[in-house]
Amino acid sequence: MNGSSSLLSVENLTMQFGGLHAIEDLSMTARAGEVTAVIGPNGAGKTTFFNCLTGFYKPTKGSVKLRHPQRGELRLDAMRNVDVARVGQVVRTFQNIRLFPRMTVLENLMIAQHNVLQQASRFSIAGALNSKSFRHANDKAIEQALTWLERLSVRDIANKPAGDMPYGVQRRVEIARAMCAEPILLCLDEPAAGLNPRESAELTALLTSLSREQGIGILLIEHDMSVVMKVSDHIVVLNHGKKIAEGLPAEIKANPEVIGAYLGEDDETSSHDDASQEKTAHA
Ligand SMILES: Nc1ncnc2c1ncn2[C@@H]1O[C@H](COP(=O)(O)OP(=O)(O)OP(=O)(O)O)[C@@H](O)[C@H]1O
Repeated sequence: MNGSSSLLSVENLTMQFGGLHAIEDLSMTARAGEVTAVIGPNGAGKTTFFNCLTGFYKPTKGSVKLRHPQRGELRLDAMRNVDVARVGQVVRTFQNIRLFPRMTVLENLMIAQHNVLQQASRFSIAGALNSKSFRHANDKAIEQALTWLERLSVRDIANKPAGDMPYGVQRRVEIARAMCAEPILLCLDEPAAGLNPRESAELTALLTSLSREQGIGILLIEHDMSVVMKVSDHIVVLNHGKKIAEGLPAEIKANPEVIGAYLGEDDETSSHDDASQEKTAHA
């Protein structure tokens, strides 16, 4: 992978918890307009990696650099998690759904835009009540939310409590909410967990179109190899905190070390996977 055109560059990243190296000397890159998957067995360090690049953990060593199209190079490892999201526009979803269950779907998406709304209100209730700019920002935020709900085929449930929705629908709402924050890098932690095969196939199509059409970079942690092998432009494999392989889906599937550590001889991807849809070249 050519690091010179990278959106994200991770260099020699190490995260230690006492004597445990959850991430050890990891270097990798991810590009805009592409899906980069991070896979590996349970405890390999995937979520720790996301926590390091989104400012939840301060890495023990190494650097995480984002090439922001307007703001230039940002050192994510030195930023607070709120700034990684707000300034860096690096947005993540979590393994467990984190919607506000009693709020409506639309309200959940409005919360994702609270920074813009707070600024428009000049951080005061009086500002929010009296200001034209707040009303304009609020109208824009609603329009943005409805646009993403439409795009994710869930606009009809905008006024329903998020927690009443089926699991697969809540996953879609989470992605719509993340998109409202206008990410340039979207980090998805097991978005296919709990989805049925039809929903997983829809997710695959969605991630491909988000990366291609919006031009955003997507980092994907996922155990469902039927999704990973179809959607990924590039795959990084972790085991015990170390990178053991990276490459195209076809290369990863054939890599003996990856098969031994994670995929297994009876690669279950072949049963779910349509090999003809796999990526065969890295642009
Ligand atoms: N805050 C923490 N304190 C101590 N150890 C931690 C902490 N966070 C993660 N770990 C340890 O780091 C290792 C990597 O965990 P991590 O959750 O990153 O793995 P993972 O690849 O995301 O696993 P899974 O696929 O099960 O989600 C594990 O041994 C875990 O117990």
